[in-house]
Amino acid sequence: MNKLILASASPRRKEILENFQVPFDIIPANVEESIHEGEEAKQIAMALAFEKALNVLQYCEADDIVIAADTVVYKNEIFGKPLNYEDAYRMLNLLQNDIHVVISGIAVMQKSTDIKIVDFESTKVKLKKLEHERIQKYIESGEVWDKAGSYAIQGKGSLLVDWIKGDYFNVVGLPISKLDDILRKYFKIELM
Ligand SMILES: Cc1cn([C@H]2C[C@H](O)[C@@H](COP(=O)(O)OP(=O)(O)OP(=O)(O)O)O2)c(=O)[nH]c1=O
Repeated sequence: MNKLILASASPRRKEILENFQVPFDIIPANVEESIHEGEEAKQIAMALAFEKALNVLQYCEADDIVIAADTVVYKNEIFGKPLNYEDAYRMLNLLQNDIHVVISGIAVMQKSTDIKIVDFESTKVKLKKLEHERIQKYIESGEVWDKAGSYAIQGKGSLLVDWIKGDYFNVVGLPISKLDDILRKYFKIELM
């Protein structure tokens, strides 16, 4: 089987892929994650996932299959990772008591076949109403910093969530079911 390479420094993406019986290596991508004004969330997530995979492809063997993802949160505007305490507070205050979408772009590519697939998955999340003190307490828990939208559904952020509609793993950062579709269709690889 061709070797899978996860182009990611995210421990969550690694953990999700580790649930399956396929061996893979990790090579973190080195790209500038800039968001351009006016672009749609799904376009940004797909463009960044594509750039990450392309960046890592140069370090791979011709038959290796490179997988990259990028996750953004969207509600009227695009929320990436918080820059500081105020930014995290602003995001959580805007997201609380309402529905937003979490969009992950996913890119899968291989040099030898020149296959380059890019797609996205979207999951709706409703956050509970959060009082000022609760937002403060959550930020102080320390888990918000490297998370798009300033929360982690897999951590203490689970307590902030009212409901979700769609793929949970997409919120955590890797749309695993969509990835399986791509691997089966284009590379004849089964995660099952
Ligand atoms: C909304 C949400 C996001 N996140 C994370 C997933 C992503 O790791 C992160 C968004 O940042 P990304 O830029 O998508 O990824 P990353 O920089 O962590 O890793 P890499 O580019 O090396 O692959 O937010 C959670 O872990 N839980 C959540 O509930």
